[in-house]
Amino acid sequence: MIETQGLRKSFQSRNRRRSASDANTVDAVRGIDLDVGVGEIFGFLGPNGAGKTTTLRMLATLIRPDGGEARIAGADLRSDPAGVRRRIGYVAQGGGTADAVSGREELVLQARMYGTGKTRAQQRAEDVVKSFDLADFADRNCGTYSGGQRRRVDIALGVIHEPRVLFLDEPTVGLDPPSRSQVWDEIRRLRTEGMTVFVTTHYLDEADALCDRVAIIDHGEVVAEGTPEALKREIAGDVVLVGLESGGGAATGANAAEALRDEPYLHRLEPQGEDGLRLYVENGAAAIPQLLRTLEGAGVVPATVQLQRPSLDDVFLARTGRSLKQT
Ligand SMILES: Nc1ncnc2c1ncn2[C@@H]1O[C@H](COP(=O)(O)OP(=O)(O)OP(=O)(O)O)[C@@H](O)[C@H]1O
Repeated sequence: MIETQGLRKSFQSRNRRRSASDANTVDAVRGIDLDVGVGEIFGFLGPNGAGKTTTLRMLATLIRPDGGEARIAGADLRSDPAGVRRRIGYVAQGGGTADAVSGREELVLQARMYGTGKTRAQQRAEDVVKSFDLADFADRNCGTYSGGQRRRVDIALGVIHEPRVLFLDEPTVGLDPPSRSQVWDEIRRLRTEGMTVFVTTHYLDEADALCDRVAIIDHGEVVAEGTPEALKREIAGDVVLVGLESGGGAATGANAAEALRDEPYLHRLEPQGEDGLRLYVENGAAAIPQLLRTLEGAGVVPATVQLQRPSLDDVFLARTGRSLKQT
């Protein structure tokens, strides 16, 4: 449904304090290959500035790629951008509702912008108000909505013309947990209706729970792609988080790391701030008693020890050497 080969985009950013010729090139997207199937929820994950929005804006025909190819729902991005626009919905990070207009008015207006006649546009707005459960507030001005209500109207606007593919840029950013889960329920419902949803997010736990497949992007390149399960399986074994007494500072962390470094069960060790260590081990249950003995021998008493299954953040860390949570 979405296929890209070598998609790329650079920006010239000019330093205002210097001369006009003193421009820097930012390679925002450096050759991205994607293949998203019909009816998938595809998650596009990555830290700030990784190139997610730029990719999305290229696919939504809002900016022209510098190179590469893409086909969306059978339409070619370069030769048939109008065909792409007809087949897709796009919901930008900030949404597009105006304060002084009701959600229903926005929906009718949006349907009319796609060339739908007045009566049909009103009917379509009513259908969407029902399916997205917006009736309680659809006739009030958008300026009075909660963040979650506004987001649901934004997504409803994105699907008013019944697109085959929906692009959502960080749809749950800034929402409280109940509103987030409501937005994700809407996205799941769209999938059951056969829509393909391409969604960018920072929230790894959400992506893990809800996306059929994810691509992790860093510095404009895809560094990992697959189902969340398959990606996590690549990280063999368990993760043990060791919290050290706060106040012990870097010295304690360094002592603990030094003591554990050569333990035979340890695959990898990452410091977590000054007061913690993240250990990748073969078998967590077997490793914990051994590592406690080793730490005791080095005079380090852990404040907490937790056993975890690998997360998508561990996948990111393994591919890039950085934690997505710390970027
Ligand atoms: N119009 C522009 N001019 C110059 N640089 C740009 C422009 N748009 C984006 N960039 C740069 O391109 C890179 C990728 O930006 P992009 O917005 O795609 O990242 P992102 O992954 O969506 O980040 P975020 O999660 O913060 O939204 C960043 O370094 C950004 O500063």
